[in-house]
Amino acid sequence: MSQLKTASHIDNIPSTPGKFKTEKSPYIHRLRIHSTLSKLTLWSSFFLVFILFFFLLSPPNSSPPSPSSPSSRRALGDSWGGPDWEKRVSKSARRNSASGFTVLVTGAAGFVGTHVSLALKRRGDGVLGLDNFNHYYDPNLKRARQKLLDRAGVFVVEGDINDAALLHKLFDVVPFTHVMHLAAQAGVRYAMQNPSSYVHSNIAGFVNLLEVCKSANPQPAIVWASSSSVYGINSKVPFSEKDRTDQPASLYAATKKAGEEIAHTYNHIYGLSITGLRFFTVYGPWGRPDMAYFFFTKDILKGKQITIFEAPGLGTVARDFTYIDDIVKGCLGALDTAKKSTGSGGKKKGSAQLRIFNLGNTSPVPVSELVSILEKLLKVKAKRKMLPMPRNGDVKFTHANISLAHRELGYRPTTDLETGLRKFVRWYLDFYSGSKKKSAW
Ligand SMILES: O=C(O)[C@H]1O[C@H](OP(=O)(O)OP(=O)(O)OC[C@H]2O[C@@H](n3ccc(=O)[nH]c3=O)[C@H](O)[C@@H]2O)[C@H](O)[C@@H](O)[C@H]1O
Repeated sequence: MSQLKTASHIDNIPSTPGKFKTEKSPYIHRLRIHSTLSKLTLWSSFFLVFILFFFLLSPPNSSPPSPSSPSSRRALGDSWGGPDWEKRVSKSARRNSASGFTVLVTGAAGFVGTHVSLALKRRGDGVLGLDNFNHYYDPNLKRARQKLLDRAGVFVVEGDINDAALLHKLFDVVPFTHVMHLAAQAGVRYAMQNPSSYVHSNIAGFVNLLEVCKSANPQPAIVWASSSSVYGINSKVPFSEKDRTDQPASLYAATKKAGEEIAHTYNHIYGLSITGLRFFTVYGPWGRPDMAYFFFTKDILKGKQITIFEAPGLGTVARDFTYIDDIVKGCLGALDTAKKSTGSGGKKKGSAQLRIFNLGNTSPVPVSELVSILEKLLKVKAKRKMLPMPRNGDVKFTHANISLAHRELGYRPTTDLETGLRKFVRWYLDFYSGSKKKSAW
């Protein structure tokens, strides 16, 4: 009812055009035509000015920038691309002799990455670094390592292993013979705070890298960093590559174990030659500030209390601490003995090499003894607090059987913990002695 009423009310409004028909003279008709034309012109002009106004205000290309051009990538915040950048990439990757390698080192501004890159460059291989310079620990230390690499002629490209466009570009510019993949989210205990960073770097990033390597022509041979943590709560000592690795104690360990399985897949399907190295608690100059030997040094010097973990029943917690120079020798041994990948154009042409090695020191040392060595070297008594080992990813001990690495890679560690820590302490005191450096720390 009310709807009908409303409709009749509207019908009575007299000004609605076309409702009332009047007699029209030709003059009036011409006048009307004229006035309609004027209105039309006026509105068209308004419309054109309106369009012109918006055209002038809008940017030349309002579609999302394509990540393939250097300028648009720079607009997106990326710092790579362009002729100068490509020249730096090529120069850094140039090898000294025809028999030398051309190696892409991921995580080059990291602890192991820096040492391996320097060693490769020193012997005449072409080396290009890649690092995302994340803030997991003091980025100033990573920048200092980058300066060191720069002085040695190693250019570190700033970018992430998850950036497929960047990786493809690097392989377009340089036909890498080898990839030394050391970029990872490290740290056993931090996995409880930031689990997704482990999935992002150690799984998604690794897969992304392998995808690019698989389609590269020629395919590179890959050597990458797994971890002693894959042995998890394994109680059989020393840890052999044949032992079970299906009981990880941390998400970090689980992602490294996943990496080993992923490596198998890419070897099996695409013929990529892949070697995994299980590092055992690597320490030394330019080390990682998140590791116990490093922050114990810092805290002992500051007079701060340090916490030493004990296993259940007052048991000793021990690590097979391995000095960085020994690890570097193992990495170079793995690169030197790596066979070529067998695929091309993303297709496997024959079976390819797949290896896994322990790189440890074969002499576990209790953490309390590590602290005693540091006290002696620093000439400062530590304020020790013993605490039961929290259930946050730690394992009670690690101990490497290295006979396989010895046989296949010629790996033979030669640095005992005291000798290695002496070198670390010397570097530490020197690096953090300047007042500027101290404030950055
Ligand atoms: O081999 C690896 O694959 C891993 O090695 C390293 O892990 P971890 O062996 O756990 O080294 P790290 O943290 O230095 O603790 C050393 C010892 O100090 C004990 N520890 C630690 C902290 C503390 O406050 N107190 C303490 O007693 C602690 O219980 C432990 O016994 C790398 O960080 C990791 O990224 C991975 O590479």
